[in-house]
Amino acid sequence: MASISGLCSSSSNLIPKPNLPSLSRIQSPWMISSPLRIEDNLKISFSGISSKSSHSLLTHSVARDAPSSLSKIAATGDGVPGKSVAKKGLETDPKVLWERYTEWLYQHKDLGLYLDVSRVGFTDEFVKEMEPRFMKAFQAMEDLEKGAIANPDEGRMVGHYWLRNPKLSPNSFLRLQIENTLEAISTFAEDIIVGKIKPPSSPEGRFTHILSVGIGGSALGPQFVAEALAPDNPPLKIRFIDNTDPAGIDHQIAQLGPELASTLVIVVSKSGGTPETRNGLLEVQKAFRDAGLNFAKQGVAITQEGSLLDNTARIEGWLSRFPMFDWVGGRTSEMSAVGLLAAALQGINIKEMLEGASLMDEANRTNVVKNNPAALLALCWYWASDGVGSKDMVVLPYKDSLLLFSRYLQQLVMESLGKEFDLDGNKVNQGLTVYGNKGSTDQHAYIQQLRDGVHNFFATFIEVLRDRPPGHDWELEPGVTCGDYLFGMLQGTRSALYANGRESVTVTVQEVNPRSVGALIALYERAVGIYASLVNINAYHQPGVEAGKKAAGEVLALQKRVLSVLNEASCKDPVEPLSIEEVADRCHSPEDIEMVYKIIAHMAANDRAIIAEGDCGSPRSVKVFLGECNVDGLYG
Ligand SMILES: O=P(O)(O)OC[C@H]1O[C@](O)(CO)[C@@H](O)[C@@H]1O
Repeated sequence: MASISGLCSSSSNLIPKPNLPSLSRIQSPWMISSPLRIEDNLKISFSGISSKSSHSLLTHSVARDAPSSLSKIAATGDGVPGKSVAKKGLETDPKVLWERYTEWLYQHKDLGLYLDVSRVGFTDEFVKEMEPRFMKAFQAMEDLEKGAIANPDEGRMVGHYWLRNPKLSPNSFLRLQIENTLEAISTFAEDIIVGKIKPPSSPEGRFTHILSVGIGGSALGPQFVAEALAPDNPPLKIRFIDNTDPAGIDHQIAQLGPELASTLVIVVSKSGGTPETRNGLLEVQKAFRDAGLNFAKQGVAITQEGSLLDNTARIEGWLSRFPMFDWVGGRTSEMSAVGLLAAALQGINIKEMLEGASLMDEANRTNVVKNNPAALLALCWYWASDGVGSKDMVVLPYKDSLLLFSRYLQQLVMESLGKEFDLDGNKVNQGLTVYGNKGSTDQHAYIQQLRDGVHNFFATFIEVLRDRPPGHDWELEPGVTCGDYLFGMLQGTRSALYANGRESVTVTVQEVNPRSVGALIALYERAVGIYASLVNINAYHQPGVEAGKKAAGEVLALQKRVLSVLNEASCKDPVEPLSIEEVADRCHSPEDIEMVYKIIAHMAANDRAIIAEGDCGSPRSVKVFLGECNVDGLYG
C-alpha cells in the first residue's frame, strides 16, 4: 500500500498538460519547433528544444564497442566463413552510406516490399566467403521443396511452401489434400459467416465469436494475424486460450459471458495431445456444460488425422474437423488450416495472404544472394551474430497492428535455430535470440540500453509506408501528421543506433494487408531455413522442448504420490501429521524433498484440503496432513 500511495503523491507533481483545443493547429509547447528531419536524433524533443545536432550523429567516428567475437577469433581462423574477416568499424561517410544503400536495396515490385541491409557492415570479402555455404543452402531449399526428408531426425518432409503453391507438392495426393482443405476452409467460413451453419442455442442465430484453444505454433500465427489484419468489426471476434493458466482461461470465458452460446471453439493441436491445449479444451467443455450448452455442436478440431484430439472430435460428433499435415511444423503452420480458418472467419482475405507468401517464395528461389531477400536476411544474421548467435535480434515494427510479429518470430526463429547439436552431431549450442515489441513505444522503454548500453544485439525495423487509410489523415501541426512522427521516430532511432555502432536491417512494406503479412511470414520462414543450412543445423525439430514436458510430467506424478502418502497418514486415527522429510521418504523420493515442499505449498495455497502447520518461512518446521480422508485413496 505504501508504494501505491507513494506513486499517487508523486503523480500530483506532474506538470499539467496544456489545454489543447480540439483539432487545433496552433503552436503549442507540445509541438516540435522545426520540421522533423530524417537524420534527427532518437530523442526528438517535444518541448521544442531539439537534442544533439543531427549531423554529429552521422559524421562522428564510429567504433564498435568491443572487438566482436569474430574479430577475436580472426587470428585463429579455422576455415569458417567470416573468421578470417576481422570486422571493421561501420562506415560513417553519408555519401558512401547512400551508395551502399542504393547498391544493396532489395525491392519486390509486386509486393511493394523493400529490404535495406545497408546498415549491416558485412564486407564484399565476407559475402564472397559465404558464397559456397549459400549455394549449399539454396540446394537444400530446392531439395526440401521437392519433398526431401528435410527433417532427418523425425524422418519428415517439410512442406509449408506447398501450402501457398500446391503445384509444388511432390505428388498429386498431397496437392489435392492442400487444395481440398483450402476449399473446405473457405466454404465452412462462408457458411458460418452468413449464418448457414448456426449455433444450436444462440438468440442471435449466428456465430459471433471464436475461441481458439492452442499453444505455440498452434496459437502464435493466428494471434499475430488477428492483431495485424482483423477488421475493426469482424464477422466473428476472436479470443485465445493459449496456456494452462486457470485464471487466464476463466478470464476469456468470463469475457465471452452469454456469448458463449454463439462462440465457435476451434481447438488446434498438430499432435492432438499437448497438455495445455487438452486442459483448455476440458475447461471450455466444462463452461459449456455449466451454461447448459452442447459443446460438440460448436466445436471444431484442427489436428493430424488419427490423433487423440481427432478421435475425440470424431467420437463426440464435433461440428467440423480440419487436417493438420504431418509435413507442416507448428511454427510454420500459419498458411495451413491452423492460420487460415481463423483468418477466414474474421473476414481476412486468405487468398491474398497465400498470394503474398507465394510471391515471396518465388523471389527467394533465386541463387543470387543479392536478389534473394531471405538470403540477404540470413547473411545479415550471420554477419551480425558471427554465425553463432552472439548478438540478439531486436524486432521493432513501427505499426501497432504488427505488435505480435516479434512474438511470432520468437518461436519461428528460436525453436528452429536454438539447437544443441549440428547435423553432424557436433555440440554447437546454436541459436538467435529474438525479442521486441513495437516502435516508437519501445523508445520510451529499453532503447536507452540499446543505444548506450551493452552492445549485444542488432535491430530489425519493420516500416509501413502507409500511415492510415486514405482520406483520414490530417496535419496536427503545419505540414506534419501523426504518422510523420512515427516515421521520424523510426528513422531517428535507426540513425541514432547506427551512429553508436549498432547495426540494423529495415524491412519496408506499403501497408499492412493480407499480401504483405503473407509475404513477411514467408520471408522469415525462408530466412530461417537458409540460415539453418548456413550453420548446419536441423531447423525443423525441437528436441529440447521435450525435456521440460517430461519434467512437468514427473512433477505431476510426484504430486499424486504425495497425495497418496498424505491420505494414508490422514486416514489413521488419530491423524498423523508428517514433516516434509517424512513425506519425501514415504514417496521413495528423498532427493525430491524440495519439490515435495513446493507441491504441498502450491496445493495448500489452492484450498486443496491440505493443512500445513508451522512456519512456511522455515520449511523444516512444517507438518502437513489432509483435512479429509479419502477412503478410496485413488490418486495414482
Ligand atoms: O500443435 P501442438 O502439437 O499442440 O504443439 C504445440 C507446440 O508445441 C511444440 O511442439 C513445442 O512444445 C511446438 O513446436 C508446437 O508449435
